[in-house]
Order: sequence, then structure tokens, then C-alpha cells
Amino acid sequence: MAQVKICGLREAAHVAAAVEAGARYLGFVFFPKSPRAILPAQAAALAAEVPPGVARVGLFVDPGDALLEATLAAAPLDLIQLHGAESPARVSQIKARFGLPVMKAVGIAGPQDLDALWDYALVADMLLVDAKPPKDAVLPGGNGLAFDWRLLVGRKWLKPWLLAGGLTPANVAEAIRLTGAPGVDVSSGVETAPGVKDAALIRDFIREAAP
Ligand SMILES: O=C(O)c1ccccc1N[C@@H]1O[C@H](COP(=O)(O)O)[C@@H](O)[C@H]1O
Repeated sequence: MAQVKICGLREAAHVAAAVEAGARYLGFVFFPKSPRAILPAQAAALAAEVPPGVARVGLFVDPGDALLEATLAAAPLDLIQLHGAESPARVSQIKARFGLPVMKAVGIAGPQDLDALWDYALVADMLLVDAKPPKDAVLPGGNGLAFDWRLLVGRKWLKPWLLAGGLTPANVAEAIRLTGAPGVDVSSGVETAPGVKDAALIRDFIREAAP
């Protein structure tokens, strides 16, 4: 049964829907350019309602220490998701300085991108295997774009990992079957418009991913 992360949550009703349906990770986006961006104080209010056993994930894009410090001081988080161009050294530095596990996102467009997963597996606690964004994209993730899942067939990494990128209630079961992903992460695929989550889609997604 695949573990599910629902990312980009901003409303208590959607947090509750995800938790009740069995989500294992809930993501809060601390990247101002995202339509899913949330303030630390708002995330803190949502995070306070999350029961033990469900991890509260803070998503950052190339964050400086000051942003991490201020966000972590305001909102209780269990896992830091790094979704920018952070180097392996920066991942190690953030882990050491802030004392939280780190999940590093790696964008995949072709077989040449898979090597980076090995480098990050040495320093990150988890990997997030996502589609590489188009060159002109404003967001480095959360674009609802999938990559060729066949690239992952038969691959294993040293760390737990989640599959992401263009997943929806309609395709997530096939994505898990093909790749063997132990977990999946979704944002756009459970929305009716960018940044607008839908409780029914959240439930559908979790049911399809973790039947
Ligand atoms: O969701 C966002 O707005 C976002 C912004 C910046 C970086 C990553 C973001 N989301 C992550 O992107 C992937 C895939 O999202 P989608 O399902 O294709 O929309 C997922 O890991 C989100 O956590």
C-alpha cells in the first residue's frame, strides 16, 4: 500500500479530508510564487490539528537560513522538503543546522537525470522523484506535469522515496503499479484550479493510491 502526501494544503477542511482518508504526509508550501503559498502562522494553525503519525512537511525552494529559522519557529514541522536547486552539501547543512529530516526533490526528464538521485540519496532522508519543470516555468514543481514513469522501472535507491508529477486519481494506481513507488505526492491533481484543493478529489486520490 503506497503512502500518500497531499501537498499545498491551506484549509482546515482539506487537512481533515486528507487525514481521514489516510494521508501519511501533509505539505505546506513556503514559496511565495506558488498559488499554494501559505504563511507560517496559517500553517501553524493547520499543523496543530494534525494527529500523531501524520507528518507535517514544509516545502521550500532554495531557502536561506533566515526563512527556515523563522518558519520553523512559527510552525511545527516534521520534515523539510527541498524543491529547488539545493546542492547535496546544502542539504547536509540544512539537516545539521535545523535538526529535521530532509526530503530532496529531483526533477526527471530523461535517463540522464537519474544519477542525481544517487548523489542525494547519500545525504537526504527521503527522495522525491518529480517531473523536471519546463525551462520557462515559474514553479520548480506543482505544475501538474508527468514524466515517463518507465524510466523508474526496476530502479532502487538507498532511501525511501515518493513519486510526484502530474499524478491524479485517474492515473495514480497505474503509476504505482509501473514504478513500484512506495509513496506518492500530489498537488495539482487534487485541485479544481491552481491552489484550489477539492476534498472529494483528495479522497479519490488516496483511495486509488492506497486501496
Ligand atoms: O505545489 C507547488 O506549488 C510547488 C511549488 C514549488 C515547488 C514544488 C511544488 N509542489 C510539488 O511539486 C510536485 C508535483 O506537483 P503536481 O502534483 O504535479 O502539481 C509535488 O511534489 C509537490 O509537492
